[in-house]
This record gives sequence, C-alpha cells and structure tokens, in this order.
Amino acid sequence: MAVAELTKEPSQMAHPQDEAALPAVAAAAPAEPAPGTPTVVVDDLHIVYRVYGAASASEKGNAANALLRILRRQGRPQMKEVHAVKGVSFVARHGDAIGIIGRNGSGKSTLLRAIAGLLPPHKGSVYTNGQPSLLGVNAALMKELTGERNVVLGCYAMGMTPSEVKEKYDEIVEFSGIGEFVQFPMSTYSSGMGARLRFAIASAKSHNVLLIDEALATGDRDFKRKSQERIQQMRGEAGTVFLVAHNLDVIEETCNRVIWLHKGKIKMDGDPATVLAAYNS
Ligand SMILES: Nc1ncnc2c1ncn2[C@@H]1O[C@H](COP(=O)(O)OP(=O)(O)OP(=O)(O)O)[C@@H](O)[C@H]1O
Repeated sequence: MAVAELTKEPSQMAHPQDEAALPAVAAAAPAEPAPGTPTVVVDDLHIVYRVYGAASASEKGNAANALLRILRRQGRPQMKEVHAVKGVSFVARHGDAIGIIGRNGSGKSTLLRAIAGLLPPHKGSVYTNGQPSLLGVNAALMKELTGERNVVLGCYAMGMTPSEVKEKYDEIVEFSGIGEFVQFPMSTYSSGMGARLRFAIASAKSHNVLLIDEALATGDRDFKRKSQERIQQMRGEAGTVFLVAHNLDVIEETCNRVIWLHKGKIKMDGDPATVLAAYNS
C-alpha cells in the first residue's frame, strides 16, 4: 500500500473544529485524491490513557479506603493505565463514510481523537492524507461568544477567506436551525443547539477527513435528515467521513462501511448490513 504520500503523526497539524485549534494555523487543502485512494491508514494503533490519583483495584469504590488515604496523606497519587484502543488497523479510502459502532467504553471516541491527532499513539501509527477535522459534541467553540461570532471564527479557523465567510454565513445559520439564538452567547444553548451549530459550521466546507462524534444524536428528525444528506454530499465532494453514533439507523442510512469496536479491538469491519446484523444478534 502506498502510504508514502500520507502524513504521519497528524497531532502536529491544525484541527480547526477542535478545542485545540488555532485559526492562524489552518493549512491549505492539498490536491484532492482520486476516489478509492487511501486517506487514513491506521496501523496497529494502541492508545493508553494514564489516570493519576486512581485507587488500586482492591480499594476501588470503597469510601472507608478513600477516607483512609486522605487521613494517611498518601502523597504520591497512584497511576492507572486504561488501554482504550488495542491494536486497531484499517485503511479508509476517499469516498468512504465509515460508521464506528460499539458499546459504551469500547473506544470509539478515543479512536476518532487519535485519527484527529489529539491523542499520541502508545504504539502503532496513524497516517492521514490531508487535514482531519474533528466535529464532536464536546468540540468547543467559544461559549462566551455569540453564535454569530462563533460562525465567523469557526469559518476562519477552517481557512475560509472573509468573502467565503460572508457567502456561507446565512446558509450556516439556516442549516443549524437555531434561529434568533444565533445572537445569544453559546453558553445559553442546549447541547443539541450547540451540536447543530457546530455541524453546520464544519459541514460548510469540504474536508479531506471529517470525523463526526455523535453530532447527529442531538438533533430532531428534520435536522437528522438534513445532516445525513449533507454527509452524503460531503462524501462525494470530500474525502472520508467517520461517524460515531449510537443510533444504528443513522449509521445504516449514511455509511457504506461499518467498523465494530469491542473492548478496544475491531470485532468486525465490513458492509453495514452484515456488521449491523451481527451486532444486533
Ligand atoms: N480522558 C480519559 N482518561 C482516562 N480514560 C479515558 C478517557 N477517555 C476515555 N477513557 C476510557 O477509555 C475507554 C474508551 O472510552 P471511549 O470514550 O473512547 O469509548 P466510547 O466507545 O466512545 O464510549 P461511549 O459510547 O460511552 O461514548 C473507556 O474505558 C474510558 O473509560
């Protein structure tokens, strides 16, 4: 597989739709790859979280032990490792819309964040062609600013010019369906409204690799339909879309491929009908 032209370690790149993004570092989009060319190569990826201050397994959840630890002033916090992704490998191609499914805690969000370059691999590698953009319900725009300001900032962060922002502004606000709330600070929004605005901003631009984490779970039926259509459109125009969703109907209707994660490993990877049937059985 030709991965030489792909970029290793996307953590060194800008990720405009995530909290770590800086508008000033948005990179120019590289030339569009031909359909079917690899856009993301994940090679034996392991992600390990280190949690400091964790109790040992024998003490877990025990109030008396927690109190004892405080009374004994156990200075050094213990460190616990959570091995969230365990040797995941796959190749995503231009034009793919890949649904990631699995139970709570199976590693879906961790995998997306690793592809976006926000989590360093403990072992293995992620190669990406182009700039991945993570769109998640937790991806922060600036909550104290109004929706209006966030639309403008978000567009700049994705590398749009002022005239492109002007051209897209109305469409973004209309797509989000948040109406007059666009004039209010985002801190006043419900989580669904915030997610819709983020999706509307992120999807106003073509992305080489778009990572969507549960963004569609919060909208009403009409918004879900609109956003599914938009994803299909982005699939055509852009590169690859990854979608994490607990709603399997959304996955079935939107994706051409499904990866089922179980306890951090790929349990199945294939066409939606086959994988969803196995997952549901
Ligand atoms: N920041 C973190 N620090 C420590 N452990 C974490 C962190 N984020 C996730 N984990 C752990 O990593 C594992 C995978 O979590 P992850 O959020 O990726 O799963 P998920 O499949 O997206 O879950 P859900 O469906 O509930 O959103 C879980 O055991 C979780 O407790």
